[in-house]
Amino acid sequence: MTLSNKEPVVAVVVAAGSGSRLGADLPKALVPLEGVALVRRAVDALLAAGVGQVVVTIPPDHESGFAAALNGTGARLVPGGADRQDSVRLGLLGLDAPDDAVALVHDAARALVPTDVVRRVADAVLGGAEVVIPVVPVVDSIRRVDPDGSAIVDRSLLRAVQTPQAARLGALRSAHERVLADGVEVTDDAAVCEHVGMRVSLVDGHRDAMKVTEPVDLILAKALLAERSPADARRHRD
Ligand SMILES: Nc1ccn([C@@H]2O[C@H](COP(=O)(O)OP(=O)(O)OP(=O)(O)O)[C@@H](O)[C@H]2O)c(=O)n1
Ligand SMILES: C[C@](O)(CO)[C@H](O)COP(=O)(O)O
Repeated sequence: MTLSNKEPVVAVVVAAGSGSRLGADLPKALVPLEGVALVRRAVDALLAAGVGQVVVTIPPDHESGFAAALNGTGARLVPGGADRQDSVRLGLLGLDAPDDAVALVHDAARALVPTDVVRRVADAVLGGAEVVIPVVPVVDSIRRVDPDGSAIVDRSLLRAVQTPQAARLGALRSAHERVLADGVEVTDDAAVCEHVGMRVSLVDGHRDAMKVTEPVDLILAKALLAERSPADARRHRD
């Protein structure tokens, strides 16, 4: 464990999405993976890495389900927004920590994030980086398309972006308020911070921090879990 005890490290777990691409009959964050809700696995990973406070954004009308899933974690539940960006902004407002606390923003859908990734991201901010994101190489060949055709893109220059993403809490809150005021819509917190001129640093992510998005991702997540901990997978098997 390398997270400093002197500087608070806090987190928002965004879990207010419906999971329309997954198509389950309950919010994606509550979908069980070997008997344990995705959001619970995500929160447990952050706590295991040494995060001291967690706020979870939740969708309307599901408070009791989230309270049950997160029972005993100490996570605070706050209503999420209409999109991920707004949920992050609202979650950051729910944190009770000084402006210089290291704030992580993590997708509940990346339930299997390894603790090493969480620590790498937090440690990089503690070490002086402004904004830190975990990334992995792109494995497919990539083409840019436009109405006139398509062109190959050099994939060695590309990285896929994961979470948690981190910055100092005060700076992250200000950046989110600014993109809201400017009417800017982006897909992650790094882009929010770049909008206000902050510099983004990259650290290594991990395959296991994949985002559960479509039904096949649940099958993959189960396989990753079994590889990581066969005993845990057996214990929760339906
Ligand atoms: N209004 C929203 C939308 C998304 N999220 C969260 O942001 C993360 C990443 O979003 P994604 O995986 O796209 O989740 P959904 O928006 O639920 O998925 P879909 O687009 O398939 O509906 C998820 O943990 C999701 O719960 C959120 O907190 N609030
Ligand atoms: C934040 C994120 O997980 C980084 O890859 C991603 O941008 C979320 O995108 P989504 O379309 O809202 O899942």
